[in-house]
Amino acid sequence: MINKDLPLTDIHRHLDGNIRAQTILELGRQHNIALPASTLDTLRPHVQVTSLEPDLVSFLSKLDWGVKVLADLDACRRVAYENIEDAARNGLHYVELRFSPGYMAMTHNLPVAGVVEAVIAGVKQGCRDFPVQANLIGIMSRTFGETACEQELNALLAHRDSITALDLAGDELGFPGSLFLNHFNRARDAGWRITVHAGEAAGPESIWQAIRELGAERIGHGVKAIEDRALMDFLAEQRIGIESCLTSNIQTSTVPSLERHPLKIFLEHGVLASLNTDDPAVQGIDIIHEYEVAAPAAGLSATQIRQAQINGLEIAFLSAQEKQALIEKVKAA
Ligand SMILES: O=c1[nH]cnc2c1ncn2[C@@H]1O[C@H](CO)[C@@H](O)[C@H]1O
Ligand SMILES: [Zn+2]
Repeated sequence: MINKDLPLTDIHRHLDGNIRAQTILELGRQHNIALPASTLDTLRPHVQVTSLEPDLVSFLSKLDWGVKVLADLDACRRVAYENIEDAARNGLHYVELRFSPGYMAMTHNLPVAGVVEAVIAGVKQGCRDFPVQANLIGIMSRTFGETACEQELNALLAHRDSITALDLAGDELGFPGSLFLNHFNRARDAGWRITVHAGEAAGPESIWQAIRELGAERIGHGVKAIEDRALMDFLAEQRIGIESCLTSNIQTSTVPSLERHPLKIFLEHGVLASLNTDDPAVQGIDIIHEYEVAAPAAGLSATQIRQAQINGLEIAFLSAQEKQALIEKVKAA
């Protein structure tokens, strides 16, 4: 159950994993891009997970059609704007949208810094038109290697004041965090907050590495922390937030079933774990589903769901004053 007296946040949501199927169709037509299907119903299996994927990398290929239709910067601006519209429709008060500018730029050779600029513009316009607050997290897609990630980082740094944090996503097994020490040194020098996808495909050592070597203050997924008691203690003591994405972890076959998901144990252990979506359009879910269906199926009590909702704001990349302002706004509504 969503607690209506508390701000509702989604702090792990990929903007480029949340492109509407209808928009993929329209952009495909507009730019004469051959799509695998020409109606919404027939396109859906190509752009949405319809059954379990065998692993993370197979799951990630479902995002590809969304970025293949980004033929110009206006398309990037459009999908960013629609992300804000969708967040508001879902009743989110605050959303952290993350995106990989190099991945978005790749198919049509768009200028990477131009993609960053277009996404910022779309989000800003969205926040003027809809009642939702947003921050942007830059992603480096590790799947394409260190040099490509450096290009993404440079493009993001060109707009550093409009970006709140840096993340590393993609193929965790093929491209370990140890390849990206320099990148994260530069991000911390820029004053950015740090969150890293870790302990999703790889084990607890990947989470330790993200915290100790990359400076992660939050961890995306972090499901494998459950295998390391010392790490669980460390996460709780150091107040390192976990961005849980329940349905995503089932669809990537990271966790065999919701009943076996470790989120409940994280919360019992005092870890600041929160409920989030990941790639809602690709997954065919929204934040409401995660609270109303997935969280109860993962065994969370009403009190634990409330705690997860509190944690989402607690670990958000906002100042204490901004968090307080959100709490008061929701109370007054
Ligand atoms: O669940 C996930 N785990 C790891 N990487 C992901 C996940 N969802 C999306 N991306 C990755 O994030 C970038 C786009 O924002 C892409 O690199 C995509 O593969
Ligand atoms: Zn993610």
